[in-house]
Amino acid sequence: MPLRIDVITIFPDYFAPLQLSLMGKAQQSGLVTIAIHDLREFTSDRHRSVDDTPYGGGAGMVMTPEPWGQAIDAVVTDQSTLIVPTPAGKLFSQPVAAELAHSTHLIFACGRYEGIDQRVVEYYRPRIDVRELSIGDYVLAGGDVATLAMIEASVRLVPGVLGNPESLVEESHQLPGVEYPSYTKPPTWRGLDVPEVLLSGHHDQIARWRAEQSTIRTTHNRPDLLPGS
Ligand SMILES: COc1ccc2nc(C(=O)O)sc2c1
Repeated sequence: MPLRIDVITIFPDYFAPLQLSLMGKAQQSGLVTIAIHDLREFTSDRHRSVDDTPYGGGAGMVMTPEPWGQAIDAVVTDQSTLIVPTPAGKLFSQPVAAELAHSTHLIFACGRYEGIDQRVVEYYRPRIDVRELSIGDYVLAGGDVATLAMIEASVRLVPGVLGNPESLVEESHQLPGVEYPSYTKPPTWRGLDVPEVLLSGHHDQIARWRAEQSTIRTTHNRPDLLPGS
């Protein structure tokens, strides 16, 4: 059963990259099906409007609930997971990507402006799995880029999508922390040599060196990922 993904957005063109490279191949192979829906197709007024002023005042505009209700109703099943990208959401992570990769049906509701009327989440929460997710501690202009990131991170974990599942095995055995640095040919480039141990053929020494480099990098760049932090 392929993973089905429906993306609802006012900027369908944002998702053209999903036809390229690994994501494109995943669709061609039938492992994943991705459909992009223009929210404005689900409006009923002449101006195809999707937003209005916020109750309670404040800057910006809020996306009205009805077009979202119409659009989600058009694709939802009882197997769906509705994902709403929002700066207020739980942090998306590799474990969450792995969960999504094993879902049956994902619906991404890509908000813009100040977000989507909260009643959309409230309406679907008793009916299906609803997840408000953020990709990081910064604020984008909308949910579209966050959705692209979450789709790519999740779909690459769908069994069969990655040509070489070995790379996933390495990832899953990754020590807590960030990856070691990588090198390839030529052995010397602009006077810079590849670390000698990597050319030695001593696999134990290479593994030790890589573990040390991962720890050094994690300590410097992501001390929050160190064990016990
Ligand atoms: C209005 O919709 C938005 C706006 C900003 C934003 N920023 C996100 C993030 O994950 O950083 S998701 C998201 C959704």
